Amino acid sequence: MPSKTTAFLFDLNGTIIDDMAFHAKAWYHILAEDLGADLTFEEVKQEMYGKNAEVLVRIFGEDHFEKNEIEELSSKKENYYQTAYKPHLELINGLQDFLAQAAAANVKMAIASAAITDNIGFVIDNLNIRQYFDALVSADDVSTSKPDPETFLKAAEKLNTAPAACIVFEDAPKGVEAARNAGMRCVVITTAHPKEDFAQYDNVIGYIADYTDPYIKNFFQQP
Ligand SMILES: O=P(O)(O)OC[C@H]1O[C@@H](O)[C@H](O)[C@@H](O)[C@@H]1O
Repeated sequence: MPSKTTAFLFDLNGTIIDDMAFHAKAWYHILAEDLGADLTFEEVKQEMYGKNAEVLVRIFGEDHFEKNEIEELSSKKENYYQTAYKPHLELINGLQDFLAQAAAANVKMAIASAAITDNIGFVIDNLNIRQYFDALVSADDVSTSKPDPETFLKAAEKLNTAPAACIVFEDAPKGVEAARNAGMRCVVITTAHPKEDFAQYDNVIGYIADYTDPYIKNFFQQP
């Protein structure tokens, strides 16, 4: 285990489940097809980080929507996403064993995500992994989402663990940036972005394709 590690903070989308393509399709449906934003599919992929309200404000500007319209658009997007992704819902390879090993080693664990609370429940209850997590932090618990450090700092606080003792698992550059802003090391899972997209971040301690990777399996080997 990397030195002084006592907690793992998991991002959700792209890190617990390989679902970022489904978020991209749901966002493209809302932004370009329903709302007529002049964005390509690739541009939508670049913009879809942070909370749903932050995505909408980034694209349409501060005063474009009323608060209730933002909430409606956000639930419409999650409805598209959950309906399309549900038949494919599965943990990333090796994660079930990794969570069990971490729990047996007394590593505290949290989910720290830009997703709404309902999406976190959709994943961890359908996949029966809620019992592994001592804390959950969603979009609904923070005022500003990733790349702001609030999501990860709140998760560390809930686990009563110092940022330097946390390892974040992330798949998105903006998530790695949030971890860096929180003073945390990061393992990158390359489900949605290649290694090159993280070159600028000095808090990355390793890259994995999934949770069978020897790099993290070795975390639990005795020295
Ligand atoms: O922080 P996480 O778990 O990767 O979640 C990120 C995604 O969460 C989704 O709910 C948002 O709609 C996406 O725009 C965002 O990219």
